[in-house]
Amino acid sequence: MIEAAGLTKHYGPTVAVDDLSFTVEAGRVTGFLGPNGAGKSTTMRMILGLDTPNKGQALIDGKRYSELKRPLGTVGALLDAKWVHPNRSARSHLRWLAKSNHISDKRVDEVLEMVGLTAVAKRNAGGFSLGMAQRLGIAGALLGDPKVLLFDEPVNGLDPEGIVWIRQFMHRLAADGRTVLVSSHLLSEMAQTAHELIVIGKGKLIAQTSTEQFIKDATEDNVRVRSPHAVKLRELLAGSATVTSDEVDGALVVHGLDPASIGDLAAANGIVLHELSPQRGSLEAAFMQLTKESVEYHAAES
Ligand SMILES: Nc1ncnc2c1ncn2[C@@H]1O[C@H](COP(=O)(O)OP(=O)(O)OP(=O)(O)O)[C@@H](O)[C@H]1O
Repeated sequence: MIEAAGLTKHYGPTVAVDDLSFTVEAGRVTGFLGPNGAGKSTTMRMILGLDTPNKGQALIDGKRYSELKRPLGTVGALLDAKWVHPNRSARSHLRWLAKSNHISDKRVDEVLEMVGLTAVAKRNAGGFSLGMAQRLGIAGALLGDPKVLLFDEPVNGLDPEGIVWIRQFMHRLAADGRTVLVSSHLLSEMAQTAHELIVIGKGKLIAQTSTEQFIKDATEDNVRVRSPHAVKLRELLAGSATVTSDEVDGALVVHGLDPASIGDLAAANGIVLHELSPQRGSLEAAFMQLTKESVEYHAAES
């Protein structure tokens, strides 16, 4: 479990993280979301003891990072996949990390296997693709078999296969009972990966909620209906105070009634339907709306 309480970090006049409090539970993947510059990396660095907060604290299983007896055995992190000596092989990079933490070579081979790098373990990491480098970084994070894992933008620059692999891997780690915190600025990706979301903007907490609830709150469902008797159908729908309909591109867009009820109403009144399709609001649009005030750099309106 990770607990942040009142975390605050200033860099000169910039307030990177502003009185931020949240909890990250074990057994689930928690997405850490926010636009560029929102303070995600700074928060992760403070959790890992790489940056000192001006105020507040971050605890991992009840302790500050500096108080952990076996840091690598408690928390693993992937912050920068390219943080590896280019002329070292994947295996020797991990062995070097393992040695300084009293971890066996056997464990190095285990984590290489877990991330699917056994066949290329002797190749120089400098020649690795971004996807392979991300896998190597994840292997490093897993060396000490930690219960808590932090990944900073792990799917950045990956191809679709790499993204699916990381997503499934995170789910397995959470299913093992680990605490998994993953940062991203892409809501659509996180919506598929995370069970829980922590959303920040300009260093402040905007929301902490389950992904399911976030989607429910952020998107409005409606139903598109096409019918040669649209006028009559619209009159019938207007009979209910909770239902509204608009005409968009020659179709009716109905709010407040599910497709089955619309179909029943039409059938009961002998109305022919040519289309009856549920529509989902765009999650990405909802996220942009939510974080609009917090975006550091806006493109000029054209
Ligand atoms: N070492 C530093 N010195 C000065 N300012 C910094 C430093 N690190 C971060 N910042 C500033 O703090 C703010 C938060 O940055 P941070 O990298 O934590 O955001 P982020 O959410 O991880 O963004 P991104 O998605 O772009 O990586 C930004 O305004 C950034 O410019």
